[in-house]
Formats: sequence, structure tokens, C-alpha cells
Amino acid sequence: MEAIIDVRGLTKRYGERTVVDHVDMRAERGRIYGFLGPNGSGKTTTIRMLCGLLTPDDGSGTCLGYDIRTESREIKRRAGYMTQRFGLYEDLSIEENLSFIARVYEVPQRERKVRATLEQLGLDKRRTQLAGALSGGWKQRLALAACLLHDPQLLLLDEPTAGVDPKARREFWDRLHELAAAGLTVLVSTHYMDEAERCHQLAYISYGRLLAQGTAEELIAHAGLVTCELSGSGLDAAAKALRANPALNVAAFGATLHVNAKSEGELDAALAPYRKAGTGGMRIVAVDTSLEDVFIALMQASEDRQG
Ligand SMILES: Nc1ncnc2c1ncn2[C@@H]1O[C@H](COP(=O)(O)OP(=O)(O)OP(=O)(O)O)[C@@H](O)[C@H]1O
Repeated sequence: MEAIIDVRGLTKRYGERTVVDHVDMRAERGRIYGFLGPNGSGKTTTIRMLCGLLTPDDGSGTCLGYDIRTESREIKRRAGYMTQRFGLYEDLSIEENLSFIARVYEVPQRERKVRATLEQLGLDKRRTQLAGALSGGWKQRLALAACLLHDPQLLLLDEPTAGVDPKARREFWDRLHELAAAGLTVLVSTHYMDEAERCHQLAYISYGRLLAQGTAEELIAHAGLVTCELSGSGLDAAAKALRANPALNVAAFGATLHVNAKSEGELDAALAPYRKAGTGGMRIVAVDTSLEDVFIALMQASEDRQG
């Protein structure tokens, strides 16, 4: 398979702090890569190094076949980057924004391309409306269309759906899958589990270090966790007591509690007091470990190491 992103040892330091720490990443054509990790873990910094906006302090590699250190100009021309904040001009109209971006990228047959994009978006009747007046979902659709004007081969999307409603998020992801099926490679950072589940491959970063990489199934298998779901009464007290046990990961999932450990023995021992008769109406059932369980466990382990 052709590598669209192929980097090793990517590192960025700010003063004494290493915010991206020897990250290796490989992405193949036509795949959607999900980039997950807590706030401040280094996702944006990694994305910016990949598209040539930041120079790494260490590490090397290629993006779209171009050297990330010396050929950033070539990468920028062929990659689309959607930043965390709305990157278009709120006081320009929808059409003016698209025309401006098409001009910056020297898009051939600019006017035709802008018209086609407006039609495709269903915004041709609203072309003169100010971009700032659009709803969150529409702004995000416009921003994506703007990133695609110069026909990039790689899309780098930094939390593109933050603050967007579930329907618009689903439609956005349907569009990403259409684009990937047509050969575009997508690297997308997200905090949403439903979005992580729609990626072909995932990478999890914490404190600048890549802790896990693979498909959702591989990440779950590799974590090797045994999970139980607790429901019913007494959950708050149980959560408090179980959290004190360093062998366990404990997280609230709606009205239930997920508790997992590396081994069945550890989990059974920890839950034994709650299984005893007389502990009230608590129900304990073994469940499959979910992707969210795995990410919570990774975050917990990484915080324990740091702390
Ligand atoms: N220019 C800078 N100078 C100093 N520190 C920086 C700079 N840019 C980023 N950082 C720090 O680097 C760390 C990683 O930031 P980054 O924005 O890459 O994280 P992130 O994973 O994208 O976070 P989020 O999910 O909140 O967007 C953070 O602690 C941030 O404060």
C-alpha cells in the first residue's frame, strides 16, 4: 500500500517541555485515521508538523511523498487543513470566501470550481450571505468544501465537528467516507467515540507519546482488559471505593459503571464484596470491552505514570 504519511521520531519541544515525543505514524491512501487523546496531548502540534506548518525538532519522514522538513511548500499545495477554529472570514460572503481560497491556491478555472462547490453544497441561493451568519453545521460544511477546492490528496482535520449537532456530525462523516472511497486520505482528530468507531485506523496520544495504534478491534484486543458493568443502587459509593484500587479502571457510562482490570482474578476479587448477598440492588454483568473503555484505561495509565 502507498504511504501518504510516513514519519518516524517526530518530536517538538517548547522550552523544557516535549509536547510531541518521538511519534511514528504511517497512513495509507484512501483510509481514515482517527487521532485521539486528551486536551493538550499534542494532536494539533503533530498535525501542524505533518503539513509543514511547524518544523519538528527531531524526527523525519514524508507526507504525500515529500520531505516534511525541506518540502513543506509541496505538501501545503497538496494537503487540505481544517483548523480547530472556523478558518474562514466571517465578514465575507460564502462565495467571497470560496473565491478567495481558490485564488490563494491558484485553482484552475476558479469561477467554475466555486460555482460547482456552491451547487454541491446547496448554497448557491445563499451565496451572498455572510459566512459568519451560518449555523455551526453549515460553517463546518463550508470549511470542508473550502479545504477541498484545490483537490488535495490528504485532508488533515483538527476536531472538525466540535460543537456540531449529531445529525450534522453524521452527515459530515458520511462525506468523509465518500471522499476516502474516492482515494483521499484523512487524518482527523476527535474526542467523540462514535467518530472514532467510524475510522479505519486509530492512534491514541497522551503527553506527546503515541500509546496505541491500529484498528478499533486491534486496540481492544491489545489492551487485554476484562470488563464488568455495574448498575442499580449504591453505584456512587462503589465507584469511590473501586477507584482507590490501582489495578482497576472505573468510569461512569450513563447510569452504569464500567470497571475493568488486566486480569479476571483482579476484577473478581475487587467486585466480590458487591456480589455478596445483602449489598442491595446492584447488578454486575460481564460485558465486552469497548473502545471507550480502552481509551479511558490508556488515559488513566498515562496519568498515573506522569503523576
Ligand atoms: N506555541 C506554543 N508554545 C508553547 N506551548 C505550546 C505551543 N503550542 C502548543 N503548546 C503546548 O503543547 C501541548 C500540546 O498542544 P496541542 O495543541 O498540540 O494539543 P492537542 O492534543 O491538540 O489539544 P486539544 O485536544 O486541546 O486541541 C499543550 O500543552 C500546549 O499548551
